[in-house]
Amino acid sequence: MKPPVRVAVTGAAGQIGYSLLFRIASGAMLGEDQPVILQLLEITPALKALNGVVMELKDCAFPLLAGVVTSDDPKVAFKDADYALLVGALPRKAGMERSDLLNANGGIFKPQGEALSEVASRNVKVLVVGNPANTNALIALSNAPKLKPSQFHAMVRLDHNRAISQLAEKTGKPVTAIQKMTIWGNHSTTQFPDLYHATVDGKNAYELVNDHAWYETTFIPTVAKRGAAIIEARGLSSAASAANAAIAHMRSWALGTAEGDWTSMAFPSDGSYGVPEGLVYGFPVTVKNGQVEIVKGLEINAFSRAKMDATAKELEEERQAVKDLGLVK
Ligand SMILES: NC(=O)C1=CN([C@@H]2O[C@H](COP(=O)(O)OP(=O)(O)OC[C@H]3O[C@@H](n4cnc5c(N)ncnc54)[C@H](O)[C@@H]3O)[C@@H](O)[C@H]2O)C=CC1
Ligand SMILES: O=C([O-])CC(=O)C(=O)O
Repeated sequence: MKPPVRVAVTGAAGQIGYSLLFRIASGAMLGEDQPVILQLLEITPALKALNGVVMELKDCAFPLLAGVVTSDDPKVAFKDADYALLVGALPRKAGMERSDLLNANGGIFKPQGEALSEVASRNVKVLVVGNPANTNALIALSNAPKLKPSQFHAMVRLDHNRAISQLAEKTGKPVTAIQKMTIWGNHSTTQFPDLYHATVDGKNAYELVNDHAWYETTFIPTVAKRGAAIIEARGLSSAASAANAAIAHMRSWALGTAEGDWTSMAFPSDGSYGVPEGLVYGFPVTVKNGQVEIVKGLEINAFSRAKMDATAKELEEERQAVKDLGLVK
């Protein structure tokens, strides 16, 4: 057996937490040979509910669960953490955009960035799920001077999986036939799900579908507005699919992407593809031995360029808004 690793999860008594913790403890995230110690953060009034979740975790008798810590103090929950999933934040309600949550949620990520910087493992991998995820990740990394900005990711994997599922339905193929999907930019309605480089059974997806109107007016908005459609239908924002995407993101980061395929992750831009440096932006990536590399050399046509610039512009506006709030210098 490998020695256990420490996995911190914030908002652990929330909706996503309830779908997430049991799968982490079962080995779905880091592999079935990797014991984990869960370090769970909640606000003080939610500690009682969190205790109930911990009772249920224990009742599963997971062989890989090597310990559970609960706290309302980020310095306790993040101590020596190898992985941190920052989920704890308000979800939006019907009629809101995710960026409307910046005022309420932005303030959570400054002290959490500071605490990670002080007490987490120097190699910690941080995934921000709480919305607006990209800009919350920017806040966290901007307040973590002792960690590298590249250690902070935001989640666009749910959008990535939604795009795969929609394309599979359209083409009548199984999801396993689809590779090289990309979500560029923000986890918001300006995101750009890119079919120009995706493949279905090895064939170019855009050419196979051969219907630009469907791509532009059905596929892109369906993927980009799926979160709102779920809130409308369920009365609550997506939780099980969000937890599943967080598991998949971390698994790819820890264990690598499949040969010949890539995935989508958002992290601080290095200027690739003309994306302004420092914006936490979704890119196509491969991962090998924990090293995340942006897929290089993809041809970007005028349609894609306009979409990629629009989502970057929105992220620049969000960056300015959190500068104005004093959360980022
Ligand atoms: N990036 C993505 O693709 C997705 C992101 N989300 C976002 O994830 C977040 C969580 O969603 P749900 O679990 O449905 O919400 P929820 O309201 O069910 O749970 C959030 C939990 O966070 C806790 N919390 C609040 N402030 C905290 C703090 N400072 N430290 C620790 N815990 C804190 C709350 O007490 C609550 O238990 C929301 O912001 C939601 O919009 C949801 C779906 C997908
Ligand atoms: O839409 C929301 O507010 C929750 C979320 O991020 C998603 O489901 O993609």
